[in-house]
Formats: sequence, C-alpha cells, structure tokens
Amino acid sequence: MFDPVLDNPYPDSRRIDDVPAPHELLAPVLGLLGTWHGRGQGEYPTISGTFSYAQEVTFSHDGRPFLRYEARAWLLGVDDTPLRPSARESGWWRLQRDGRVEALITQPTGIAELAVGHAGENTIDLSTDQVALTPTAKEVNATRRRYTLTDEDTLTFVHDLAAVGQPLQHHLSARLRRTA
Ligand code: HEM
Repeated sequence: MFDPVLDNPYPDSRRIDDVPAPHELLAPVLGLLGTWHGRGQGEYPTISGTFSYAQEVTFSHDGRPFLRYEARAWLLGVDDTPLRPSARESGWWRLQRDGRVEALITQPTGIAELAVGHAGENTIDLSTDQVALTPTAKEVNATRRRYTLTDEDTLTFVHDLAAVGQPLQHHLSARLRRTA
C-alpha cells in the first residue's frame, strides 16, 4: 500500500511578500513575480500581414535563485474573438550575481532555447546563447527578448527572431497588466 500523497510543502510563490521569501539573487526581477495578461501584435517577413494575440504570463519562485516562467498565447480576430491557441513556452530563469540571467526556455514546437542576459533597472534583456531543435522543428537561429516594467503593474515585451533564413528582426510586441 502506498502512503496517502502528501501536499507539496514547497509550493511556488508569485508574491514578494509571501512565503517563502525570495532568494536575494532574485532582487533584480522581483517586479516580475505574478500573473500577467495582455495583448500584442506580431509580424514576420515570411507571414502575410500582421496578427493580434492575447497572452498570459506567470513568474514564480520557490525560494531558490531561479524564476519559473510560463507563457501561453492565443490569436485574436476582429472584436478580440479568440481564433486559436498559439505559442506556449515554459522555462527557468537562473539569476546570477550582478543581475546576470541564464534562461532555459522550451516550446512544444520543438524549440529549446538557452538565453543569457541581464536584469537591470526595470529591464531584462535576454539573447540566445544556443538553440536546439527537434528533427521536425522550424529553423530558429536566434532570439532577443526585452521585458520592461513601465510601471509597477505594466510589463512591455519585445521579441526579435532570426528564423527560416531571415535575419534577427521584430516578431512580437506586447503590453501586459498584472492580474494576480
Ligand atoms: C506570443 C508568442 C507568439 C505568437 C503569438 C506567435 C505567433 C506566430 C504566428 C501567428 C505565426 C504564423 C504561423 C502561424 O499562423 O502559426 C508564427 C510563425 C513563426 N513563429 Fe511565432 N509566435 C510567438 C512566439 C514565437 C517564438 C517564441 C518563436 C521562436 C523562438 C517563434 C517562432 C516562429 C517561427 C519560426 C515561425 C514560422 C515562420 C515561417 O515558417 O514562415 N514564435 N508565429
């Protein structure tokens, strides 16, 4: 017989003032903790026109010096009607001394990114260090992600992409509001 399953004694926290207390290395990214919702616009030279999307993003921690990151997007039609699920990704942002960040991000489209960068005054800037692709994934060579807290509850996001033979250029921009 198995013992009854115990509750996880180490749940993630999405709030600065909650337990566990955030690790000191998380100081430069504490403003990201929580759940964010918003909308954005996207484009790419290989795609006709632009597209609109909505997105939900969550950053949490368990008291250790990394963030758990989760994002999911869905495309929007006229009058913001949801059209279909779009990009999803999840990963880990490992905070180092002096605000250096090492991120591991995976997507169900067969793409795994290692990114490095820096968390500074209200801005996090991550660029690809390595990309790994499953055999059937689209060709992705590099990304750059910039997150800016324009006020305590507003997060803007810009994503550049080098893929399918195109040089690094704008793919997405979004503006998110903290909802939890
Ligand atoms: C909010 C997140 C994202 C949204 C809403 C989004 C949306 C889109 C859309 C609508 C397309 C056109 C194809 C289609 O209709 O599915 C597309 C293409 C593509 N996206 Fe994204 N995307 C997102 C994030 C990403 C990320 C993180 C990457 C890679 C790291 C990426 C890489 C690509 C690639 C490689 C293509 C294919 C281009 C082509 O084959 O012509 N996207 N994206």
